[in-house]
Amino acid sequence: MKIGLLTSGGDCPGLNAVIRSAVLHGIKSYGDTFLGFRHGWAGVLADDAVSLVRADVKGLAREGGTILGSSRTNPFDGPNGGADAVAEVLERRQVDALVAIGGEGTLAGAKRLADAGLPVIGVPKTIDNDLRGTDYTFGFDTAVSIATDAMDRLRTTGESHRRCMVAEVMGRNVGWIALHSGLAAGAHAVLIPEQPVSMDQLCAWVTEVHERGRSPLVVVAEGFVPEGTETAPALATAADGRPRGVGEVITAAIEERTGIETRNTSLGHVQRGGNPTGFDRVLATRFGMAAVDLVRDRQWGRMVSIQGTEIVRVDLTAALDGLKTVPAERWAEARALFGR
Ligand SMILES: Nc1ncnc2c1ncn2[C@@H]1O[C@H](COP(=O)(O)OP(=O)(O)OP(=O)(O)O)[C@@H](O)[C@H]1O
Ligand SMILES: O=P(O)(O)OC[C@H]1O[C@](O)(CO)[C@@H](O)[C@@H]1O
Ligand SMILES: [Mg+2]
Repeated sequence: MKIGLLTSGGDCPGLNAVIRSAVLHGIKSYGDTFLGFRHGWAGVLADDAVSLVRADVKGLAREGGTILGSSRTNPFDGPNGGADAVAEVLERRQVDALVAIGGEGTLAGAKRLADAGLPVIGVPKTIDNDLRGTDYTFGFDTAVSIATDAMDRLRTTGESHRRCMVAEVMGRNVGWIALHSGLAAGAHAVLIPEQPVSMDQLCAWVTEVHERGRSPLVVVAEGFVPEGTETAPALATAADGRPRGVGEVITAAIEERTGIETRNTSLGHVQRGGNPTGFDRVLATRFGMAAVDLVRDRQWGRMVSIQGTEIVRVDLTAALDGLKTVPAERWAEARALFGR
């Protein structure tokens, strides 16, 4: 078969490992050929694609980013958009199946195309780990490792100066990265979009920790909204809908209310760059191979997923029924260790 691949949405470590394993497995096991569409759905709409042979994927499992490039293009938008236009490109290129590797937005587009009768399957990805229908997405473990390492470093400088250190991590809708990296780094408070926490409560935790001679570490997800504010007027909410600046807002408030010297570090895109961890390489490699098997079985409208330790197949709708948020009990478990 001739299989098209695309990567779409925010990039994440592990995308290249999916491309590599899909190409290797397809070529070695089934004699498939591969075409990579460049920059997500944009490459499909513009018919911008490159053929992928074995040499193109050499050593890719350890490389961050995506050799195909990514974008947040909607395949239904614009004069070249829509299911008919996509079908025309696939036909012209003699592509038998399209593998869309992306988050919930990308997979929503894939689902619509599959519903229109196109041979499309999905591979779930996102550092946010907010996709339903799969226990984990690759990229998350790498982001947590990077954030944890950064927090370990913040703690040593924080302790030297008896400062409160604030670390802002990604997660505009969900707090998985904040929760896991905060737990791993022994944070004294973790603030996530799912759980309201008042400034009074936060400052009480910070003061208690400081009073027992420690340097408080506060982890905040970029999408956290301080209680009592709606979309937090002081925060710059960018045109792309991604909230920015909550770390600075929290830092200023802590310093003003507690008198404890406080510093903010926003980790930003560092969390999405560089080499994937071993866990993410393995998950992405298994997903890529399973995606080729899904194509083989003509499972259009479905995606690969990990449940426990098994790679399984689920309908794309499983990933599209709202985001996988942090359950209240997971946050309560972490909260027991905050403050004094
Ligand atoms: N229902 C939909 N149908 C078609 N396209 C969609 C739909 N919803 C979103 N998209 C398109 O998919 C693009 C990618 O979605 P988004 O930007 O959320 O990234 P993603 O694939 O979810 O990955 P991540 O959120 O992890 O960066 C969106 O920018 C939008 O253009
Ligand atoms: O790279 P961009 O477009 O600024 O998007 C950043 C967003 O993408 C993600 O990294 C992945 O969805 C989010 O954690 C973050 O809010
Ligand atoms: Mg998304």
